[in-house]
Amino acid sequence: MTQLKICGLKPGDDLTFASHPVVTHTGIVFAPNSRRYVDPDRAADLARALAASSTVMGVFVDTPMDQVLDIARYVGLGGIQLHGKEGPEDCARAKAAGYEVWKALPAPRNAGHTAPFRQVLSSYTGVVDALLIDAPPPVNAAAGVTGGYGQPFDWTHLPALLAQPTEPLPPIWIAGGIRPDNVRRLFAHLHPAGVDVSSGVETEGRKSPEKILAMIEAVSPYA
Ligand SMILES: O=C(O)c1ccccc1N[C@@H]1O[C@H](COP(=O)(O)O)[C@@H](O)[C@H]1O
Repeated sequence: MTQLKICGLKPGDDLTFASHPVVTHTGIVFAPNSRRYVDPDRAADLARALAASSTVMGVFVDTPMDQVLDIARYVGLGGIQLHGKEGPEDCARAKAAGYEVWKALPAPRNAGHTAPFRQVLSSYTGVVDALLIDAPPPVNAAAGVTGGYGQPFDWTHLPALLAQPTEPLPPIWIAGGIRPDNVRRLFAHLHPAGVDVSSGVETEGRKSPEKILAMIEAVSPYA
């Protein structure tokens, strides 16, 4: 059963997709350097419109936790998605405040780093609601850009990474350059708890209702 999150929504986007049952989560970005950043006042209106049918996640990168929780409360977020250097203690604090909590971690570039990466994943067991394995930053990433690169990573290592017979992991979501035309290839390697998409459902920097619909259709047989 794979769920779908559509992230990087902005005021003015067509939100009709959000009532589709496959779309369980939506996201608003609060990383100041992101071209998808939405200020909390405008985000509050957006979150109100989305919250009827999805869990609205706020995406943060190394924002002090007091500020994350203030924004989450003000905007009316349902969840907090942490993409920076936040560790299990930060996640536990967000969880204790009553939010669904996801920790995003960049996939190892090298298959040989699978075992240490799995140990990092395990350190969040019992702390977060989901782990989001995202693409590592591209070598040519623009200065200050901290996520939403639109580039997939090598999915072939995922089965080995997630099949080790040690302690159970939180539900695993996958992000990073997932598009309507490549998501089935991801499913050939892994049926994750969910897929989180942003760049892959955009045209010229704005969410595309056609691409979102194509993504919903691609994920629906696995949902
Ligand atoms: O979307 C952003 O601008 C962003 C900024 C900072 C951290 C995370 C961000 N987005 C998240 O990154 C992944 C992958 O996105 P993409 O599909 O490759 O564009 C996803 O979880 C977004 O929510």
